[in-house]
Amino acid sequence: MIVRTVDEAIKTGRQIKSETWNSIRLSLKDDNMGFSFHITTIYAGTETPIHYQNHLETVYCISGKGEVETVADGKVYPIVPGTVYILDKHDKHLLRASEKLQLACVFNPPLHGKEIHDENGVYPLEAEPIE
Ligand SMILES: CC(=O)NCC[C@H](N)C(=O)O
Repeated sequence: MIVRTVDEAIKTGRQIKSETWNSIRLSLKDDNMGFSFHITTIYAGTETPIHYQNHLETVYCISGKGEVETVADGKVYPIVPGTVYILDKHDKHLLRASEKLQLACVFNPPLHGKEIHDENGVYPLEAEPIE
């Protein structure tokens, strides 16, 4: 069994920071689970364009308030605690936080560790692991 805490993960370099979010990567590819599991904070007042062309992601809202828009059809879905959104079609989307959002995120295939979005909001299939 593998046991980790958020505090340990932050101290051991598992918190990856971007302009509009940070992600504490509690479980990664090298745990051999077939998915990765992260606690993500989206900063209040931000909009993040995302398009996971190489990954599927499920996102559960623990706290905060925001919305997600699917770019293809312009539909906007509110995000409040208890909401899950499931990107089963590699949907290009815009994630907005009106209040700081705390999210639990699962990726398939699992992230290696240091992925951040490229200019199109994509994560590559290969990336540096966290040592
Ligand atoms: C919800 C989302 O995809 N936010 C961006 C960060 C991502 N969750 C990650 O953990 O790398």
